[in-house]
Amino acid sequence: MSGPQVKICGVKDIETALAAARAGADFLGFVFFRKSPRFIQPEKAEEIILDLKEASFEEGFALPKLVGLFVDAGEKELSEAPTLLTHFQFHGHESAERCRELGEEFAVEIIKALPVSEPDDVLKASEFEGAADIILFDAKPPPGAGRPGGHGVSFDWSAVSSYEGETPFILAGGLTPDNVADAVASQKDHSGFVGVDVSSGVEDAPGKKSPALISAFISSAKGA
Ligand SMILES: O=C(O)c1ccccc1NCC(=O)[C@H](O)[C@H](O)COP(=O)(O)O
Repeated sequence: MSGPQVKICGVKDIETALAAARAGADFLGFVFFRKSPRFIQPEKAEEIILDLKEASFEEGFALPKLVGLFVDAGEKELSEAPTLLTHFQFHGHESAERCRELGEEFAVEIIKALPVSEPDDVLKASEFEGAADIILFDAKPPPGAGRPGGHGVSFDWSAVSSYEGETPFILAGGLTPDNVADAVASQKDHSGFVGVDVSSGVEDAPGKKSPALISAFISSAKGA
């Protein structure tokens, strides 16, 4: 299956990890932010990753890239993360310099999330050229929200057309199996577009992923 890369965010159990990987997910995200309904203890994430790795050898599916999500995390929290993570995704106030330093220190690629509601918001991405490997353009959280992502709210995808940076980007925020093909089509002429990310849109309830919705989302995204 080709097409854009797909990131399934908020994995909390092996069933979800297996469903996503078998359906062709390119990235799996583990949320290490305690106030999230998708929070997972690092030790549990490590267990899932090891089981998934074993299944990938046995069944022959590709092991997705493994992403840890953090919000202004300190050194201790980052060092407790599973060692097999390939990416750190930052949703807080991490500066470009800190992204660069942490990428080198932990030998991971960096995804920097930037909240967007209007075209000017994407200009902030220029600060992260050479510091982040991927930019994740996400919807701004609703006023008063207790966490920076995973709210199932969308933004006007055309806002991203003003992005002219070199760093590839992933589109996120309110994507679902029903709208992801339109989201992908909206970016098809943008050379920086590499993928889509989803959390709420493949859940039956906050933090409860649906294997059927994950499969439908990946088919729609990659078939678009
Ligand atoms: O999902 C969370 O609970 C979360 C908590 C803290 C920081 C980031 C979080 N999610 C970030 C993501 O990458 C989501 O997939 C992204 O915001 C899109 O979410 P959704 O609109 O629910 O698909």
